[in-house]
Amino acid sequence: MTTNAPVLTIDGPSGSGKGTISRRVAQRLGWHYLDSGALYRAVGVAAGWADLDLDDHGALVRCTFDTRIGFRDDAAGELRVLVNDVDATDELRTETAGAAASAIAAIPEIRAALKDRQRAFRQPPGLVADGRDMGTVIFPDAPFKVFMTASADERAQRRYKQLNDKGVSVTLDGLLREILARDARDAQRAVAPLRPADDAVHIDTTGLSIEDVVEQVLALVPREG
Ligand SMILES: Nc1ncnc2c1ncn2[C@@H]1O[C@H](COP(=O)(O)OP(=O)(O)OP(=O)(O)O)[C@@H](O)[C@H]1O
Ligand SMILES: Nc1ccn([C@H]2C[C@H](O)[C@@H](COP(=O)(O)O)O2)c(=O)n1
Repeated sequence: MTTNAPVLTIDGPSGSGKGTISRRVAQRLGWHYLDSGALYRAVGVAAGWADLDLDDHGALVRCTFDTRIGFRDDAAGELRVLVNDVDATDELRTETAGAAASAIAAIPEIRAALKDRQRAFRQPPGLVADGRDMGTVIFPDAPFKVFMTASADERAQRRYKQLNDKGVSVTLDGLLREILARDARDAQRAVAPLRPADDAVHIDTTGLSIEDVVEQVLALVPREG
């Protein structure tokens, strides 16, 4: 059952920082958090485990209905994602899983199948939801909406640092190409393309620290006391 609990939506392209900012803002507000991209990534990973062809839309739609997706915080406060009860968090965060998710996310029946699962996260005292269509399609009545961007170069550099820190070997050029390809696919698809809601506040995070962005977003949500 969904409620009228307040929702803060944060949409934007890959690497703009929406996941990092959303998690911190949700913690500060004491609200729930929805990482909607993780749902698409989870379906992509489950499809990979089942050896499904990304062109076989019927099989992918069945896989979406059959895949159990769960979220939990670990002892360090990091969000872990369970796919069919297996912790698939690390596999989910790879560029391969991101690209598969982006391809799968263009299939209208899959977007429809995930709608109610996303809306079920709207629970008191509130929800911070990040993705591509949170403010336009999933929670169009959300009282607080942000469209978060950063230059493609900065997004590639952030991803480069993130992957390097994890010991993953990548090139900056390769990451920039992947980011631009994913931007184009997410923004050009026919259903629920990446675009700002008309009533979204735009925040360009290029050159801003994470703390600065968190404060800018928190300033949009009036709080008691
Ligand atoms: N304002 C910022 N300044 C510097 N680094 C940032 C900033 N915001 C996020 N980052 C870093 O950039 C990387 C990517 O951020 P994050 O994963 O939150 O982006 P995202 O928009 O959710 O990407 P995706 O859609 O691919 O999941 C992380 O390493 C994060 O720590
Ligand atoms: N609301 C959403 C969330 C995600 N997607 C698609 C498009 C992305 O490229 C891919 C992975 O998302 P990420 O984890 O990078 O936020 O999933 C979407 O279409 N709609």
